[in-house]
Amino acid sequence: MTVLALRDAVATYGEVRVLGPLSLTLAPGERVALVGRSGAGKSTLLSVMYDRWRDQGAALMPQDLGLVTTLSVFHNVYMGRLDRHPWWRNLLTLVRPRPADVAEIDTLLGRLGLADKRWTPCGELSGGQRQRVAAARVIHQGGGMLLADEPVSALDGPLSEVTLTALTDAYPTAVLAMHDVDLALRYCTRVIGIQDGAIAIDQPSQRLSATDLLPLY
Ligand SMILES: Nc1ncnc2c1ncn2[C@@H]1O[C@H](COP(=O)(O)OP(=O)(O)OP(=O)(O)O)[C@@H](O)[C@H]1O
Repeated sequence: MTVLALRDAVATYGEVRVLGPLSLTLAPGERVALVGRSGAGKSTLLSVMYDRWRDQGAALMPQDLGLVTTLSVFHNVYMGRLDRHPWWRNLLTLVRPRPADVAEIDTLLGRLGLADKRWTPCGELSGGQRQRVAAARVIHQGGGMLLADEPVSALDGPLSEVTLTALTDAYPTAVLAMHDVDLALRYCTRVIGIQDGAIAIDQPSQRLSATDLLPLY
């Protein structure tokens, strides 16, 4: 991955501009936390990044997760790689998953504490379990960089740490919208604070404390 750049990016809904003009660059290996109050523009910025960078290998874990509730955990995770396989293989997997795919996905599910949920329809899972399925799917997908919108908002304590560690191991380059400022400072190398659709803070995490981010809220 080379350095990625946004220049004077803007986003509007109807006549209303909610983001920008905003410029930033992202270097390989950077893990960026997007922080700011609700409605500041974090999700909008992530979707602008995804539009610009999906052809360069960006993978998205959206806030609404985008799971198919009638399909099993296994099949939702498998979907991360749908476009890598021929249609007939994907169709066959619906009825008879390949043992190699099951074994690979089982390893991921075990890491995320979902080993016993492999064949459970996602519609029967808790919010935190669904969030971990979406994390497993985007890890299975793979790519040059991760864009994740509140990837651990439904998880607490150890599970949020396990999930963030799995995501950042799989994607050394990432932009994560986070509402937990302490986690953001611990897991990310850089913090971008968004206020009213503009960048209000852009600093290495090691130069910031949680108190420095309070004015954003
Ligand atoms: N579909 C939409 N139509 C109109 N306005 C929208 C739409 N989606 C978002 N907005 C507006 O854009 C602004 C930025 O929203 P955005 O979802 O990017 O904020 P956010 O920082 O991600 O918030 P949160 O932390 O609550 O997810 C808000 O003022 C919001 O009301």
